[in-house]
Amino acid sequence: MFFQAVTLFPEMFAALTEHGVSGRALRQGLWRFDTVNPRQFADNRLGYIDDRPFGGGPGMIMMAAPLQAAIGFARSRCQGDSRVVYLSPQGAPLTHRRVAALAQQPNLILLCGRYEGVDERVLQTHVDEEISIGDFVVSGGELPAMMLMDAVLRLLPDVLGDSRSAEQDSFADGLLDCPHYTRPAEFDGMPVPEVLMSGNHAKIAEWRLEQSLRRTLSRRPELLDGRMFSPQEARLLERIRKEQAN
Ligand SMILES: Cc1cccc(C(=O)NCC2(NC(=O)c3cccc4nocc34)CCCC2)c1
Repeated sequence: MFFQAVTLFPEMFAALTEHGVSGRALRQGLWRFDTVNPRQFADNRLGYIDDRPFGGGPGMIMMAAPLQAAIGFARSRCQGDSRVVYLSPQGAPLTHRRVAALAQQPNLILLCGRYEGVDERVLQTHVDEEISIGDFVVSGGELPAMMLMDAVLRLLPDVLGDSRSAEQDSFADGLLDCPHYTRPAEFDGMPVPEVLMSGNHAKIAEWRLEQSLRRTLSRRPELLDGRMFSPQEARLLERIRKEQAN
C-alpha cells in the first residue's frame, strides 16, 4: 500500500509514521508513505494556494490549480491504479466495510482540505470519492486522513502481527467490543466477572459475545439492522430480548 497525502501540513503525519503499529510497519516496509504540499505548485512567486470565495462569505478557499498539479504529481508516483479520496464533511460516512474496500487499493492519494474547503472543480475532475469521519467541524482534513490510514493499515497483512488479527476486533464482525479487565483482580473494591477467572474458554468466549451483543443492542441497535446472526448469536439475542421484555 502506497499512501500519499496532499496536505499543507506534512509534519502532522509523523503521528502515524513515527509512532505505534503504523510506524513500525512503515519501517518494516509493509507500507509506503509520502506527502505532496500544494504550496510547491503555486504558480505565483508568493506561493498563494488559497483565495477569497466567489459570491463572498467568510474565509478562504483552496485554489484549483495548485491542487490539480499536486494530485497529478502524486498520481505520477504511483505504479498501477491510484484512487484519490477527498476527506470532507460532505463525504460518505467511513465504515468498516469502506475501510476494508480501501485496503484492497495499491495506491491511495488523500486530499486534505483546509480553510473553508477546496474549489469544487477539483472535486468534479480529480477526486474519485469523498469520505467523512463524522458530523462535526474540524480545522482540516489531516486528522480525518490519519484516522482512515490507521484503520486501513490495521487490515493489511502482517501489520498487526500474529498476536492480534484485525478480524478479532469486534467491529470487524459489526459488534461493539465487550468489557475488558486486567490485574488487580479487585480494584477499588470492584471484582472481575467470575467467568473470566474460570479458565473455561468456551464459557469466556460466550460471555464476551453476549456482552458485545448486549452493548450493541443498548448503545447502537442500528448496527444490528440487516446483520446475519450465527445460531449462537441468535440464541443469546433471544435470551437478552426476553430478559429485557420482563
Ligand atoms: C459538519 C460540517 C459542516 C460544514 C463544515 C465542516 C467542517 O469541518 N469544515 C472544515 C473542513 N472539515 C473537514 O475536512 C471535515 C469535517 C468533518 C468530518 C470530516 N471527515 O473528513 C473531513 C472532515 C473542510 C475544509 C477544511 C476542514 C463540518
